[in-house]
Amino acid sequence: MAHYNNDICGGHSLRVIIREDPQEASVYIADYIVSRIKAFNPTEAHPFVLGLPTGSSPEIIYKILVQRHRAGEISFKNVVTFNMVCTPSPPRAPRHPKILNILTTIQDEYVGLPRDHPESYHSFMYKHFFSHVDIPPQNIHILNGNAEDLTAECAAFDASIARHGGIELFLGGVGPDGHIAFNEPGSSLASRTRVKTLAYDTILANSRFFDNDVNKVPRMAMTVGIQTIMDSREVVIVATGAHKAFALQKGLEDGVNHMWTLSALQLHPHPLVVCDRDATLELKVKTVRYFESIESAGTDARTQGPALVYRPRTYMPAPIVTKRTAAPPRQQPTPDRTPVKVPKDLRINTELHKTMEDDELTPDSMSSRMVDSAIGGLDGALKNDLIFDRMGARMTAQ
Ligand SMILES: N[C@@H]1[C@@H](O)[C@H](O)[C@@H](COP(=O)(O)O)O[C@@H]1O
Repeated sequence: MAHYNNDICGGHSLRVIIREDPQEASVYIADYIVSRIKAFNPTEAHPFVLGLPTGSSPEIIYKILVQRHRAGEISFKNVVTFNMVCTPSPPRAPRHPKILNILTTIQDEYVGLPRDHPESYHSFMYKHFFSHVDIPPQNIHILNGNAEDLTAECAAFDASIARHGGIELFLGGVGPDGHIAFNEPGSSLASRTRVKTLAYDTILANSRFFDNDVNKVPRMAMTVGIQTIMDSREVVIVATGAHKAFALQKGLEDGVNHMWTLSALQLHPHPLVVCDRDATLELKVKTVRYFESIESAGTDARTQGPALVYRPRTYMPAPIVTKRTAAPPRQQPTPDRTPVKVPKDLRINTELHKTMEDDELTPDSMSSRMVDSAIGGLDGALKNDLIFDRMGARMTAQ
């Protein structure tokens, strides 16, 4: 069995991995990321640069990554992160009273969030991930929505990515309207980090985090651009739930189109979409079969290499049926019934599929490790207020 380590081999094309539920899809992605970091063998001088998302889909992924870290399987010491999005603070009041009048109205709509707001992206990332792993605070990059000059802040963010040698792996989610990061329908496919006005669909989707009140949802966000994502050496997208099915269909089966910015990944050399069964509901059966057959054929490094290097599989994907025969009586799979011709390395580790223990993740004191606190005062909020899973508990199916 060939092992694929540092290089992404297996052709330049989009790969889709389908798992039964969000838990399984998240385990796949978390192990994939662990595998990629290990294979890269990062050092302080040559860190692994990881792009990270917010949203509810990545929450399980972060939880599994934290578990892997606690089990001593992965360190984030030499990982540098860049977050995709941030919500800017309200615009500053202009001096001229007439303009002030006009903009006061606009300000009411463009509600920004302070950094220590429980739903800010700073809070989200520290609560779900950064506070639980050994990443040095200076390796974390989140756009500063309080910056005096937001345009300059966006440009500095892109410059910082470039200084770090570009992003190795960009993990992202997808909105029900097919957006990636906050690149809403109609975004330029050549865009870089900038301030964007959110689409109504996104405001509606995110209102679940704001007492289901659309008026409380910020109207603007800072976001990496499509081109920023395209410049990453690899992009991994998580899409779970039936409410993502239409976005996936448009993004994977239709042409490249700025109205469904996920579709831009069709032009990327190494995109990987990991979804659950529900998210495939709008795809053609032929499309689903095609991607499943690529995985079971074991010919693609991204779907068959690194994740398996990290953890050998312990059971087999269902063999492809080549001719119709009467269905055999259903039997429980056991190790002795595993077909002998399949290499051992291709088996899935059932350990990965067991339900995660719902252990509480208590953040440590991040500030004690911080040289120049970028989250000033957030640690206190994390300890007293931000109990893990509170956001999840407030989520309703869309
Ligand atoms: N900016 C974020 C995206 O990065 C995220 O992918 C999307 C989907 O979020 P969820 O995973 O909660 O459905 O939501 C927001 O719009």
